[in-house]
Amino acid sequence: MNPKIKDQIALIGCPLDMGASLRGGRLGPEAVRLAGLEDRLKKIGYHVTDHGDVEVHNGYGHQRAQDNLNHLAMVKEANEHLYEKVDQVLDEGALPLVLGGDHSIAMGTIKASLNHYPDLGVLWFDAHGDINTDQTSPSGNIHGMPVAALMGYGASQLVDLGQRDHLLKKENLVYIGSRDLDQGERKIIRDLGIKVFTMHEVDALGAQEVIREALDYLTARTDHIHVSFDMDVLDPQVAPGTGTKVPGGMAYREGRLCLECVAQTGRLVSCEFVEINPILDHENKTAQTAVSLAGSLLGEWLI
Ligand SMILES: NC(=[NH2+])NCCC[C@H](N)C(=O)O
Ligand SMILES: [Mn+2]
Ligand SMILES: [Mn+2]
Repeated sequence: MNPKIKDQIALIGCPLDMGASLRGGRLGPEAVRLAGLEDRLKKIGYHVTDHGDVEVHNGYGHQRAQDNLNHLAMVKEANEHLYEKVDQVLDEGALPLVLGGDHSIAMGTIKASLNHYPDLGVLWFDAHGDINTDQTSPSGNIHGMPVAALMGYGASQLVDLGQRDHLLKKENLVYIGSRDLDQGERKIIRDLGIKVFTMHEVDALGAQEVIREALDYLTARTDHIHVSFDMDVLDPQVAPGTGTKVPGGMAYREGRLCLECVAQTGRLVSCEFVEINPILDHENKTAQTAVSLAGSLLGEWLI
C-alpha cells in the first residue's frame, strides 16, 4: 500500500444511466461489487467502507430533449446526491472511489473533490472528450458534457451543480486515450489549450512515456489528483460492456501501467470507474477488469 495515499476507502455507487443513450449502466455498481472490489482493496491493506448507492431515479426509454439536455432533471438529481455523499466522505478523511453509472456522474464526484482541493488535477481516461456543451453536442446526451460543465462552460443547470466557487482549471486537466472527438469538442480543446494524449500518442510514444509526461505536467501544478476512468478508453475487445465503444483502444496492460504510475505519485485523492454496462458485457468481464484496474490505481503491485 502506498503510504502517502489515505488508508480509508469509501466505495460509492451512482447507478445513473440517463446521461447516456443506452440503458444498463445503472447495473454497473452492483456488477463491480460482485466482481469482488471490496475484498480486492482490503487485501492491499485498506479499510474499506461500502456506502452503497446514492439515490437515483432512472427512466426506461430515451427522449431527445428540445433544449439538447436529455433527461436533465434525472441527471441533475443523481449528481446532487452524489456531490453530497462524496463531499461527506472527503470530510471524514476517506478516499472516495465512485462506481458508475454513465460519465455524467463525474460532475458530482469532481465538484465535491474540487470543494476540498481547489487546485485538483484530473486525469481523464476516455475514448471521448466529454467536453460538449448543450450548444455543441450532436446527441444531447449529458455524459458527453461533464468536462465542459466542470470548467464553467455550457448549461448553467450543470455548471451550478453542487458548488460553483471552485471550477476545474483548464491547465489542470489531461486527457489520455482520446480517439473520438466531435468537431465542437476539438475546437474547445484547441481554444483552451488543454493537454491531450490521443491514442496516436499512446501508440507512437508508448504508454510509459505518455503517463510520465502527463504526470510530470500535472504534478508540477498540483499535489491532488483525481482519476476519471471511462472503461471505453480500453479496446472493445477488453471492455465490451460499455455503451459507446470505439475501436483501437488501450490494452489492459497499458491501462494497468498508467494507473500504477498514478499510484506511485501518492497524490490520488479521489477516483471513479464509469460506463460499465453489464447488459452489453460478456460474463461480467468489464466489471472484473474495472476491479483489477482499481487495484492497480490503489497500489496493489507494490511489494
Ligand atoms: N461518456 C461517454 N461515453 N461519452 C460519449 C459521448 C459521445 C459523443 N461525443 C456525444 O457527445 O454524444
Ligand atoms: Mn466518458
Ligand atoms: Mn467514453
